[in-house]
Amino acid sequence: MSNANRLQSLLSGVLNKSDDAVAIVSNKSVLEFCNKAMAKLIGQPSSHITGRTLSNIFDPQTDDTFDDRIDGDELTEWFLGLSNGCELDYPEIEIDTLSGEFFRLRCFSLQDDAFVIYGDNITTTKAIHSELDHLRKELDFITKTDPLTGVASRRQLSDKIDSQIRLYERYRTPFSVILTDLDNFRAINERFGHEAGDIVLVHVSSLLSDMLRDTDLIARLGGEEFALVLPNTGLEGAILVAERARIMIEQASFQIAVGEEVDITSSFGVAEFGAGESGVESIIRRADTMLLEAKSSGRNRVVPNPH
Ligand SMILES: Nc1nc2c(ncn2[C@@H]2O[C@H](COP(=O)(O)OP(=O)(O)OP(=O)(O)O)[C@@H](O)[C@H]2O)c(=O)[nH]1
Repeated sequence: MSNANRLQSLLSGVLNKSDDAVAIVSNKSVLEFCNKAMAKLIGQPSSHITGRTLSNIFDPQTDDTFDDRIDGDELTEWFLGLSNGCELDYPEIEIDTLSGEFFRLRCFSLQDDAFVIYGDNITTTKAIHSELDHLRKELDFITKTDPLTGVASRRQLSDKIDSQIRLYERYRTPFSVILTDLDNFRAINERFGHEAGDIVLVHVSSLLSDMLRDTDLIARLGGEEFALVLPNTGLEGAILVAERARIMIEQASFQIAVGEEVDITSSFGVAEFGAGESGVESIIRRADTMLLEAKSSGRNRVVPNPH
């Protein structure tokens, strides 16, 4: 065997071991070489396609095209576009095969009389990206949701108030925040146990969620304290909502075990975002001051921050 032949056989041996797909095409558009991965991608044995032109291999009328093995329309179009040679800015495409592999195909000129079609096997990269995407969504859900009640977390509350502040600054769209804290909740935990307390928290948050508009937000601030954000609502409207919520909680019975029910009330502090105010914490602080006042003046009441 001549040195050149030996080298050629070694090179094709190496290329056949590769997971990337490689083909060499002459400037007459004849497939001169294709490794095993490329043959698999095309869906035919390399012996069957080497020596044929791309337009012949990818003739959509030919019944030995690969449509039954991969969704070949896009691939056929791409290869047929190459029949006139590889242009400098020929677009890359990403395709997936029925065996679950992903390739990014591109072509580049090798010499004046040939070009290479290279298919990077990006299956592992894709799998990592998809796993990362999944984890990112999960993390996003975890950071934005209170695990016990499923309502928004403090983080989502901040985002919501932040976007309401931006609307206020641009269009002067009013919005209000209500803070509510269940009264004497410690007594429920102490008398019936922490699990019973959890049941009450879940029930209260679902009552409040059902009562609010889709555009409102309910968040759990921690413990037995919740925040409600009411877009497009001034102080008077927010007082009405808080009063409705107060009565609803006061009138509800919370079943904590079979045949065992408890009654509970809640106190409310209300504040409307105002001119000259800035920052998420400021309106929460004002509503919280009103909530403390509701607690210290006897509980089960709504105290608004005057304009
Ligand atoms: N079950 C349950 N209890 C919680 C949770 N987080 C905080 N708590 C309890 O909530 C109670 C809060 O007690 P306090 O801060 O004294 O408030 P309170 O008893 O509601 O009294 P006032 O707010 O003044 O009416 C404590 O017993 C906490 O242990 C929770 O996730 N689940």
